[in-house]
Amino acid sequence: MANDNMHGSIPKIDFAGVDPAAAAGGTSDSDAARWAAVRAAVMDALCEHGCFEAIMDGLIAPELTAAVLGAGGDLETLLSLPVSTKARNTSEKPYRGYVGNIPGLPYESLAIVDPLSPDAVRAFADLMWPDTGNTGFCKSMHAYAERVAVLEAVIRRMVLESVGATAEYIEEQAKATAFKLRLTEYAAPGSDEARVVGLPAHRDTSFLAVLTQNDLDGVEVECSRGEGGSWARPALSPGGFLVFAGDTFTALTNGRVFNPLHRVVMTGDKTRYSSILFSSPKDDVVVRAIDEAVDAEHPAAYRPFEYGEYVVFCYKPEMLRHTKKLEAFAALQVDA
Ligand SMILES: O=C(O)CCC(=O)C(=O)O
Ligand SMILES: [Fe+2]
Repeated sequence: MANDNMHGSIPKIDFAGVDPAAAAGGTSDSDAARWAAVRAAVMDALCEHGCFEAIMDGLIAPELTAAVLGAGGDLETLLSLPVSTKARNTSEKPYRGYVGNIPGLPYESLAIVDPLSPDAVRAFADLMWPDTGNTGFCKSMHAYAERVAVLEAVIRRMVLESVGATAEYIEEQAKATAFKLRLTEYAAPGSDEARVVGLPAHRDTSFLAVLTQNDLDGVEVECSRGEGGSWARPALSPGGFLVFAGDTFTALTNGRVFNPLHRVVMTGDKTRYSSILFSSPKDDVVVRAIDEAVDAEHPAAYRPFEYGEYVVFCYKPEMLRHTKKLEAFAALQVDA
């Protein structure tokens, strides 16, 4: 870590004027022009950095953010439950349930699979609070996931349009997409001098990850392609979102979109909470590059693969610290 160049930065993109409800950016010329301008900025950011900060004022009411991420809010309440309770959040699939108690890692995290379904959120809350079901948690957490999903859908559509996907493809792709909400607490090291790794460097397997936090930074991201690239520690604006592209988006776009390494490094004496909405293919979906992204100039870079099989591969013990899992699993040509 000592040799990393920490002076990089990632772009900040303001989505003001982008109408998420309009399929291709609205009907008026000015809406369409705004959509196209933001889409170009999103595509540039994801191709070059694989990460950017998004601002979408008005997307989430400040009261809702406070209820979820603020002091005494839903994340704090959830993460302060006994470990034996949190450990009921299990899954047959790796990284879709409770993760914690890892020696030396100040990381504790739970996952709500399918958080856009009120029933799935309720089932999760019933496990955590069997006596009450915590209806307040269900209401705010589901509403929060829905709002973040609006931004995720805009970004995913912008990228697919940029690589030339048809409207039919975009519609089918949306149906084949699954969501997961990961809610995490990072304990503070208690001193400004200490830099404690909260989550080791990794690339996400997902399409996209949209992160919010309790006003405490901690994410560090390899912010440009290439070995020895520079790292950034973005200072997220209040109400801002950190967006990451994952392996599957790289595969879908035939390598256009970059999937950056990122990690969490904690300093200081304040506990950090993060909420991340992940989008990914459903497990049985075969991930293959969009036809329009493959041509003589851009030969196919990855073989088609089933997403669920890829996730199992990534969580094999010997693969956990591997930093180029997508290449190891599916590359068709040697990485130049
Ligand atoms: O919680 C964070 O800030 C980042 C976590 C992360 O990168 C992940 O869960 O994949
Ligand atoms: Fe991640």
